[in-house]
Amino acid sequence: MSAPRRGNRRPPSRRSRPVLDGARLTAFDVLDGVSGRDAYANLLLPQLLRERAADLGERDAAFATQLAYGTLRATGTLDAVLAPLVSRPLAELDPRVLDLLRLGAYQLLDLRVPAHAAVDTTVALTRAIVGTGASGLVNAVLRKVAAGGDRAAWVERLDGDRDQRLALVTDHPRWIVEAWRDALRDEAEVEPALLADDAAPEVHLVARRVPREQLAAESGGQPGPWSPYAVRLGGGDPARVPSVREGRAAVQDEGSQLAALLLARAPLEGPDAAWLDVCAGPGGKSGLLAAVRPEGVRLTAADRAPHRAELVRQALRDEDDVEVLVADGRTPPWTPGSFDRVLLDAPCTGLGALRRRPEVRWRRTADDVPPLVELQTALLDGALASVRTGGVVAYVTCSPHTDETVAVVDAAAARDDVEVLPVAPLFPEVPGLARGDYGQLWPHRHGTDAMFMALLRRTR
Ligand SMILES: C[S@@+](CC[C@H](N)C(=O)[O-])C[C@H]1O[C@@H](n2cnc3c(N)ncnc32)[C@H](O)[C@@H]1O
Repeated sequence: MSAPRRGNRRPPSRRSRPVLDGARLTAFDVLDGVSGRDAYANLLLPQLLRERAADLGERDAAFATQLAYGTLRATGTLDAVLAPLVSRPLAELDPRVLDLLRLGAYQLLDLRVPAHAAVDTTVALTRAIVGTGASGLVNAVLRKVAAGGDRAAWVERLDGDRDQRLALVTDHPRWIVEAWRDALRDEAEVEPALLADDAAPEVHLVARRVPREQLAAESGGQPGPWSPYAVRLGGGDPARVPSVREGRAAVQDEGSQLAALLLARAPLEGPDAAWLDVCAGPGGKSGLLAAVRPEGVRLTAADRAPHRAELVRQALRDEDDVEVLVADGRTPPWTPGSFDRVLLDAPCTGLGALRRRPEVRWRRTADDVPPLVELQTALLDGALASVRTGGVVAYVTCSPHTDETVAVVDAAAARDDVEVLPVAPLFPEVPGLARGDYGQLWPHRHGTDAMFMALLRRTR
């Protein structure tokens, strides 16, 4: 069901095309960039909207966004509907034709755009972009999609087992449905969780160097329910908020804020003067740690990738007593035991932040997990070596997948010089957070990304 990989890279779509429905053309160009050039929709779409601002009004821009993101999220379901209606395997179609079929089918299944409008506009796009021959195929297939009813009717007809149905209803590949079920351990929550993961996320701001009330007033947002630094924006462009423009606030999911606060709130005996963020790029959590650390704490922020470390440097440019390093957390260059608190926000599959990048769910595969687990395990070893006896390590991922969360931390906790500190008691204001002694946020429970958090102490 995943988007076929294309061997032949195509050049970016040309602008020299007949005048077409601007929103649909823009959505197609995003799909084409994602499938043909491995572009990221969340980067490509804003760029296209900026370039075409003179032609697209606000309504068209909003419709283009809905079409592009919605079609990308629904790719698996759309392909399941389209596959039996096309005589060849979908992977053998001209990729542009497949993208056009998905775009048309999405309008029919999910937006309930009247059949004549969805079909006619897609056929016109196909004729202009691919040619008349292809437009006949698109016309015939989309008419069959329209005749089959909306998404619910199609899902009913496609049938399949429990996980297949959930995959189709919630726009997730089956292996991710299974991973979320395994992490949730409550069947009744699986569908609501995956549906919440299929909705566009609210923008959250973090008030780093500005009172939160002031940020809320400036932005027209509401204080977030969990983090004392969070403001949830109802809408609007965060870049227009003065405190964001001037670096006193930033865009940051409220779940990520709690992950940084976990490190700051961890109980600690003895000295508390040296904090380390070992996978810091691009600097979101380091920025909050720098703002909330007590007077006299020195923050070291590291990342293996030089360009990511540079982003951290920019994020921390106005902070005193910080050091930014390019370093591999598996083989730390600093003296062992030199930090009191260490945050390890490990590289992961990102299965808990799929809301932000609509196409990523179809790019990731279950095969991505084992090499990440190996990296996470080595990084956690490095983090535990970096902290002094009695010091704490917070292990965080933006994924709830059991292999890269509970299993990695359980393995480290089995060492005889490590103990687990329960997470939930540090956040009494956040209900439904405990995952055993660890913490797990969920979009359907908390309105955040599905962040996992664990706290370990070095006992000797
Ligand atoms: C999940 S991101 C961190 C996000 C960051 N904490 C924030 O809040 O903005 C993981 C980071 O780990 C870095 N990374 C990957 N492998 C690493 C390694 N072996 N040592 C240090 N950093 C690594 C990646 O470059 C990436 O920037």
